[in-house]
This record gives sequence, C-alpha cells and structure tokens, in this order.
Amino acid sequence: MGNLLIIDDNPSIHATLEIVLEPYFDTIKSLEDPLQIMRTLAVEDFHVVLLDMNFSPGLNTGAEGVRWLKKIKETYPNVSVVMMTAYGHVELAVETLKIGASDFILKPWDNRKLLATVQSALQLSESKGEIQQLKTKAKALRKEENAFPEIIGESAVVKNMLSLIAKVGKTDTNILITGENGTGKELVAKALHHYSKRNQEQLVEVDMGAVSETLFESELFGHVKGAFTDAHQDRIGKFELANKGSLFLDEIGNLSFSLQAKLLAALQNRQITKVGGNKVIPIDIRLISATNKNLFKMVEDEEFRQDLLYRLNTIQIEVPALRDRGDDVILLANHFKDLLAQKYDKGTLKFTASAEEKLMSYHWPGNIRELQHTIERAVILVDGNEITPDLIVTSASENTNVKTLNLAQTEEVLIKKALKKHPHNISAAADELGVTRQTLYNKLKKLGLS
Ligand SMILES: Nc1ncnc2c1ncn2[C@@H]1O[C@H](COP(=O)(O)OP(=O)(O)OP(=O)(O)O)[C@@H](O)[C@H]1O
Repeated sequence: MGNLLIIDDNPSIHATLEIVLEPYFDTIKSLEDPLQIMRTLAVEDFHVVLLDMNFSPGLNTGAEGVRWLKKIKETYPNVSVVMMTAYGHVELAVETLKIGASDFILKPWDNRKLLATVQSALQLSESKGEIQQLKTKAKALRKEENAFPEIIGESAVVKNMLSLIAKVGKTDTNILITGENGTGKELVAKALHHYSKRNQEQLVEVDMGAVSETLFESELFGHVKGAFTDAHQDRIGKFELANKGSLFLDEIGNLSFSLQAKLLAALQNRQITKVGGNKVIPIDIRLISATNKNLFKMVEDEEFRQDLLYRLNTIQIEVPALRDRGDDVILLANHFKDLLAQKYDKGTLKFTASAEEKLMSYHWPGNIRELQHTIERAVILVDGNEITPDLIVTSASENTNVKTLNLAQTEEVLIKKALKKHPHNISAAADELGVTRQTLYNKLKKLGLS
C-alpha cells in the first residue's frame, strides 16, 4: 500500500478515480489546482502522482503537464508520476516517458488497465525508495568504517603499486587486480574506489565464486515479484545497487563459462533487465575485478572468455606477494602486533631479533592474511612482553606434509619431521637429514626451534 496524489482540474474525475483506487492505497488526495502540488508533496509522503496534462481553459498542448512533471521529478525523483491524457495526445504522452514519467493512461480509461498501471507505478516507487534507503544506510556505514584503508608498505614494489592506484583510481577505467591469496586485493579495490569521483556512492562487492549458477541473474540483475517460485517480492540486483558507484567482482576467475557470457552482455550493453521484468535499466558503474588465477592461461585453456578478459583488464594491477616485499614483513608484523596487543590487552609487545629473523626467512604462502593470523596467535599466547620465535607458528610449521616446491618451506617441514621421528636425538635427526649436527643446530636456531 502507499499514498496517491491526483491532480486534475475536473472534480468528477477525482471522484471516479478515488472510487476505483481507494482499496489499493492507504491515502488518496485530490487537487484541482496544480499550484498546490509542490506544497502538498513537501508536507506529505506520496508514492504515486496521477497528473493531468492540461489545466488552463482553452490550452491543450500538454505543456503544463510536462512542466509540472519536470518539477516533481527534480525534487522527488522517487515518486512515480503517471500522466493522464485524452486519446489524441498519445505522442505527447510518450514524450513524457523520456523525461521521467513512469507511464500514462488515456482518458476515458479502462478500469483494469488503470489499476495495473497505477499498481506498477507504486511498485516502482517502492523499489526506488528501497535503493535510496540501502544507499543511505551504506553511506552512513562507510563514514563509520573510515572509507580509506591503510595500505601499509614502504618497499619499492608497494610504492609503485600505490602510485598506480592513485593515478588510475581517478579515472573510470575498468581495472583487474591480480595477486595471490591474502595479498590485499580487496584493500586495493577499496583504495581505487576511494580515489574515484564516485567515492560518495557505494562500492558494491560480489564474490563471484559464491554466486550459484541458478541465482546468478537474480543476484546481479535483480528480479520482479513472481519471476520464479521464491520471488515473493521485487529484488534489486548488485548492478543496480552499484549504479553511479563502483562494482567489485571478486574471484572473477571462478565464474563458470556460461555465466561469463551473461556478465559480458550486461557490461557491453551497460544496461540490465530484471529476471521476469521487461524494463531496461541503464547502468552507470565503474568496474573493478579481482582474481588469484591466471586469466590469460585460462583463456588459452578455453576456461575464460577472451572478450570478457579484455573488457575487464583495461588496466591490470598486480599486487605483490608478501615474500617479495622485503622489510615490509616486519613493518606489517609490527602493525598487526600493536593492533592485536591492544585488542587482547597485552600492553607493549616486541619481537626478539630471532623472531624477526624467522618472520623474514619464511616465504608466507598465505601472504598478509597468514601473517596477520600468525601474529594474532603469538599475541594471544605470549607471556611477558617479548615475542620469541617459538611463538611464530606458521602454516608450514604445523604441516608436516610437503605440499610445496619452495625450498625454505620444504626444509623446515623436513627438519620438523626428522625431529618428530627422533625426539631428543639431534644426531639421529641430523643423520636422517644427511647433514652434520652443527648444520642442524644452525638451521634450528634460524628457524627459532632450538
Ligand atoms: N598492505 C596492507 N596493509 C595492511 N593490511 C593489509 C595490507 N594488505 C592486506 N592487508 C590485510 O590482510 C588481509 C587480507 O587482505 P585482502 O582480503 O584484501 O586480500 P585478498 O587478496 O583480497 O585475499 P583473497 O584473494 O583471499 O580474497 C585483510 O585483513 C587486509 O586488511
């Protein structure tokens, strides 16, 4: 239900419309004089306006209706305006659709058609209101969570990346962010949005790996009520939600081949149609995508559409792996240590020199996310204020199966295996590893295991 405002200089039209439409609205108000429109809309909430096109006696060009339509839409874009006109003026009525009218009805009207038109205008106004609400909510949240993420790092590779982000962030170019898991791709997407002209609008994120084949279109493009069994009400898709803002398609490499075609069509046409709907909705978005996969290789293997890849990667930003960021490991480790020490009320903590050495020598396959978890564990477990190497427990230290070809990691895994097999017997462990006792001691020291 909603509120309806009728504007027509003929009172008998008011009475007839009110009788037909009364069961479908909470409130109906009728005005004869269009000069009262703006005042009325300013004090009461209306969802639909039924607007006649001619008011002054002798004038039937429709120009008055057009002027009032423009005025209403300028101040109240979420209100649906349905124009009322006589049969001879269909062309003019069609023109009003271009300037924001939702629909028109011809006088004399057919009651069923009138009802259908007014009801869909009401639905449209409700969904516009919903988008507005979601956007306002998101805006408030964005302010709270401090929109600009801090990307910590002073290494040359990170500095290069930051200056590229600042440069291309301002443009509307499509950007593909690549990099291993946990390198900070999502953070880069947020920074790009922050630098863009669109930063007052939303950055809408979709995890493409998590969208099911059947719900893909509904999730991205939305659906209308009744489009399928579970479509109990209209739904706004992510594309529409991101309109005027940025759309972040994360894990784009996980999108199935058939869905890639549907995504490409929407990106190419810059418009969408809701599932079960027939209205074409123009979309103005800045596209940011991310993946940890090699999309060029996937194109070669016919797993990813080349035309889609070219649309996504006007600019590509490669986020460096943590192991390639030099001393940033210590910078980041200290950053997380301080944050987490505060969170767990641990006072001031510091890493011992050998703990720092261990942090630097590890190859961080899970990148910054792994570093963050490792530090969190150390902060939770530490007694006193020094974090020693034994508290730095990485995924490789917990895992005694060799799943990687990385030498440093493999060495650490094999040493742990040997120690497990020969507890308290360094000589036997060294023998098993084919090194001298001294070499094993040195390695244990470096790994913080001695
Ligand atoms: N340079 C950085 N400075 C501070 N924190 C960072 C930095 N890079 C990443 N992080 C933090 O590391 C974690 C992982 O980052 P993020 O989720 O952006 O990685 P991702 O590449 O998107 O990961 P995935 O590929 O698994 O989705 C997050 O908590 C993020 O805040």
